[in-house]
Amino acid sequence: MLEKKLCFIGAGNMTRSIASGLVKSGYTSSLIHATNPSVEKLDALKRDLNIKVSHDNLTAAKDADVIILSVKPHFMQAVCEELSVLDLSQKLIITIAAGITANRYKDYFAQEITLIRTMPNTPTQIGVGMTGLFADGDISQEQKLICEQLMKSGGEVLWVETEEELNQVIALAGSSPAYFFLFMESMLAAAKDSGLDETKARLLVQQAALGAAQMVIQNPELTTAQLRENVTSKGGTTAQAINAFESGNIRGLVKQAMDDCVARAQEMAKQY
Ligand SMILES: NC(=O)C1=CN([C@@H]2O[C@H](COP(=O)(O)OP(=O)(O)OC[C@H]3O[C@@H](n4cnc5c(N)ncnc54)[C@H](O)[C@@H]3O)[C@@H](O)[C@H]2O)C=CC1
Ligand SMILES: O=C(O)[C@@H]1CCC=N1
Repeated sequence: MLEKKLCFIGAGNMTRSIASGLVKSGYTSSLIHATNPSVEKLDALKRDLNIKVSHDNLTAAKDADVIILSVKPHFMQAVCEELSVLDLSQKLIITIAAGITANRYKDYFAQEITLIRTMPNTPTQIGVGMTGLFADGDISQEQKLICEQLMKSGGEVLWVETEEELNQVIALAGSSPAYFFLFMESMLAAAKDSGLDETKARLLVQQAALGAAQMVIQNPELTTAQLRENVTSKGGTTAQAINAFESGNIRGLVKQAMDDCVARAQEMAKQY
């Protein structure tokens, strides 16, 4: 891997996920710097990953080859404006924020920047993440490779051609771990209502979820509909369960949720 000096601005959930993936895959931890206002998150990162930490965004960014903007969208403008006093011409800027468009970053920094927008997800932390990548404008193959390699340490990557497509990545992968957690959460609540021991229920649910995902991955020639039908015996138990989901319009609900997710990203693009 091309090892560059990295600086994560914001040391929350996603910085932890991405930095963990990097360190686990052998990236030199002393080349990774994370900044944050609160000391607790920095102490935990230092302890767990042995990376450099500080409160000083400007010094950390000045020293880095690659700046990874990892704050919540409503803090992004302030962070970019703070960093805009630096000469950023030789730096690669990667953002992981949802919604904010490449053009907005250009406004915030008020100088020429080399920017790649990315959309990772939390499973990046354990090496099974999914990250969408969008290169804004004229970006060299080397810079694309640097970004791709960084994100690949956390799982799969997929380049997209437009920022609209990146919004689809949010709905399908960035936000979607939460949909699957909600589904499992609902199954566990139902099991609890039925009086099943929580530890037993969690083992059953997590292994079924893992197995279902692996079945999809390992049978690329089968549609997900076919895989579902293979479980569903005519007149059997699964048919009853699926019938309950279909009667509750699960497909319409999922479509609504994903449309709302994209709509929120589009709204954020106007808001920030
Ligand atoms: N959580 C997720 O599953 C995903 C989040 N994202 C994006 O990642 C970004 C970060 O999200 P999380 O890590 O979940 O948020 P988080 O809230 O866990 O972490 C952000 C951190 O930035 C710090 N921060 C705020 N202002 C700062 C400043 N001026 N300088 C330095 N640090 C500052 C906060 O104290 C916080 O610790 C967001 O923009 C979000 O859209 C993208 C993909 C998935
Ligand atoms: O909820 C959010 O806005 C972020 C983006 C994708 C996952 N979390």
